[in-house]
Order: sequence, then structure tokens, then C-alpha cells
Amino acid sequence: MKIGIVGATGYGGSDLLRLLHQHPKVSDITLYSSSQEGVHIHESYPHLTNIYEQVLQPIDIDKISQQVETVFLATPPGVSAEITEPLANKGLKVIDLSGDLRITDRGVYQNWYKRKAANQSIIDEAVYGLSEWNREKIAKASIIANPGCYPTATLLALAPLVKKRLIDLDTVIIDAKSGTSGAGRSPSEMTHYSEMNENFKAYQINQHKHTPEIEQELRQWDDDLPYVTFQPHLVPMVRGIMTTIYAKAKETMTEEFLRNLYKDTYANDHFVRLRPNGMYPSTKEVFGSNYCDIGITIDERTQRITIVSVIDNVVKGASGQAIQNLNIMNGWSEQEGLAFTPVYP
Ligand SMILES: NC(=O)C1=CN([C@@H]2O[C@H](COP(=O)(O)OP(=O)(O)OC[C@H]3O[C@@H](n4cnc5c(N)ncnc54)[C@H](OP(=O)(O)O)[C@@H]3O)[C@@H](O)[C@H]2O)C=CC1
Ligand SMILES: CC(=O)N[C@@H](CCC(=O)OP(=O)(O)O)C(=O)O
Repeated sequence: MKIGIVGATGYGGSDLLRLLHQHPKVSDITLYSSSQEGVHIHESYPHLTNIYEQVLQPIDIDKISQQVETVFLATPPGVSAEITEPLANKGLKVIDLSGDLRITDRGVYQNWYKRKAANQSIIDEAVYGLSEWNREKIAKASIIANPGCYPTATLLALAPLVKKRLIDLDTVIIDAKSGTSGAGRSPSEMTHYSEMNENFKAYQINQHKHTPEIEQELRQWDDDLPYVTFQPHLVPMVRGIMTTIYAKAKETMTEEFLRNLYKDTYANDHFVRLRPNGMYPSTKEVFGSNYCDIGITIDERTQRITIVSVIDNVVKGASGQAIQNLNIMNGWSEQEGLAFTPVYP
């Protein structure tokens, strides 16, 4: 299949290149850039030397439509809102890694992203690409809104409980920590070495744009949901997200019941792995991979449930889940191009 990547010079784009290199169904990749036309990709990323020889092409919708069949948009907010529609009108399939097409209510998007939303028709056409929970819709979709990194870790962790309406939703607290690659490649004051080395910060308290995305998806499963508390932190590492989620059980439940619920729910989902009783995952255990690892317990004294989930933010939180969705859209095995072990240590 002929694939295009817009934004290949960013972290999400370069990780797509890493994974697609060993994807058996992808033979031909064209790279597009808004700022580095004519430059070889390995000049921007020397680690790709002798692996990718492509020269970055300008973002010209007509040319893209002649060159590729499916295009990944690994671009900052605002870009997909502009270019998804013209690309789709040319018959291309689009997998968007940004947040532009995830929020179905334009007013909510504009409120949290502080920018103009995409046209409603293109938002309505996009399918939210949480692979494990939306397979049937993804299989028929032409446009995918790939989930945000924090929402991926959060929704996979909460889904079994929320779908069965087993927790009081106004007690949910999502305490999330991310490595700095989540902020992209462009230098920023928040993430540069002196700011982050030997440091740990909470940021965007009560203002993070992933809050409405998490609420929107949880509401599809339990319409009792008012709001959740979601709090991200930056930690001094490059890749990885850990969410520690606390929620109160509606009715008395045992540890055994809880474990069986998660085991049964994800029994056929290769990329979601449940830790045995008393064990909790750490970010290194999924580093560089498409896995989401989950540990769960209940304090039978307080009936408070604690769920710990980890992902690699760039892979399951972006490029890997985007490829999982490409596989589903094409009827290929979900593991194509993604079947490798995490990098450890
Ligand atoms: N990093 C992560 O962990 C995750 C990222 N995401 C989302 O994926 C998207 C990409 O993220 P990431 O790769 O980290 O970001 P980066 O900042 O690393 O890269 C974004 C790329 O977009 C391109 N770009 C910038 N402005 C424009 C423009 N006006 N038109 C077209 N292309 C443009 C740039 O390439 P060039 O100058 O060559 O055009 C740049 O390299 C973002 O929306 C992000 O929020 C989602 C989940 C996780
Ligand atoms: C550490 C860090 O800065 N992380 C980013 C999350 C990146 C992301 O997933 O953003 P999109 O929803 O646009 O895809 C943030 O907090 O904004």
C-alpha cells in the first residue's frame, strides 16, 4: 500500500517511519513537510540514514492524491481541521494523529483548544480510533481521529468498569504522568533539559484539552457521567505515560470479581495486558511498543478501586495505534508491523 505522512519531521511522524519500515503490507512511503521541502529525511533524523532515502515533498493536495492511498497527519492542532476535507474529497483515507477531529461538539473543541474547529461534516465522518473498543466502526471508516495519548491510557483502564456502570463516576480521579516527547520536537521552555532534569511538574490544572475527550468517550458508555478530574504531570523521562486512576465502587465487590472482569474483557486484545494479582506495570515495560499494561486492585476496606495503566505515548498513544487502525481499516491482522517486544531495560 502507498502511504503518505504529513509532519514526518516530528516525533509522531518519525515513529510512524520506524514502525512502518517493517510493515509487510506497506511498500511505498512519501513524506510531506511544510517547512523542509527538498531536504532528505535523514538530514532531519540521522538515525534513519541508509533506512529512508526520501526527500521531503511540499504539501500539495493534488500531488498527494496522485501519490498515495492513505495519509497519516502527524501535525499540530489546526492543520488537520484545514486539510482533511480536501484530502478526503480526493478519495484518500486519512488517519489524523492530532486532536482536531476527536471532539464531536465544535463549541467544546473551540473552548478547550482555543482555535477554530473543523467543519462539522468532516468531524461527523471521522471515527474515534480507540482500536480495542471501536473496531467495527474503524473497519468501515475513511477518516480516523486517532485518540490522544492520555485518553488512550485512561479509557483502556476505565472501560471495563464504566461500561458495566460499576463505579460512581463523580469520584473518578485520573492522575497522569508523561515523558517529555508528548510535547513534540519543537523546543519549549516547559520541556527543555534544565527545566525537566531532576524535576516533576503538574501542568494545565483543570485546563487540559484531553479532559473533554475523555469525558466524551466515557459518556458513550455511561450517560450518568458528569465530569472527571484529569490531572497531567511531566516527569523527567522521554517516552511513557502512567495513569493512576482512583474511583469508588457503587456496590461492594471483591478483588477476584474485579480481576475476572478485566481478564474477560481483554481476553482477545493482544495489546492490552493485565498484570497478575499484586503486580503493577511500569513505563519501561511497554517502552517502544504498542502495549497498554494494566494493574488493578480494590481496597476492600474503603471500596476504592485503583487502576494503573502504562503506554508508550508515542506508540500506543500515537503512531502504533494509528497503524493498528490502518490494519483494521484494511482487514489486516492488528499486529502487522507492531509485533515486537518492548525495549528493556
Ligand atoms: N508526541 C506524542 O506523544 C503525541 C502526539 N500526538 C499528536 O500528534 C501530532 C504530532 O505530534 P508530534 O509529532 O509530537 O509533534 P512535533 O511538533 O514533533 O511534529 C509536528 C510536525 O508537524 C509539522 N507541521 C508544523 N506546522 C505545520 C503546518 N502548519 N502544516 C503542516 N505541517 C506542519 C512539522 O513538520 P514540518 O515543519 O516538516 O512540516 C512538525 O515536524 C500533534 O497533533 C500531537 O498533539 C498525539 C499523541 C501523542
Ligand atoms: C507532555 C505533553 O506535553 N503532552 C501533550 C499531549 C500530546 C497529545 O497527545 O496531544 P494531542 O491531543 O494534540 O494529540 C500535552 O499535554 O499537550
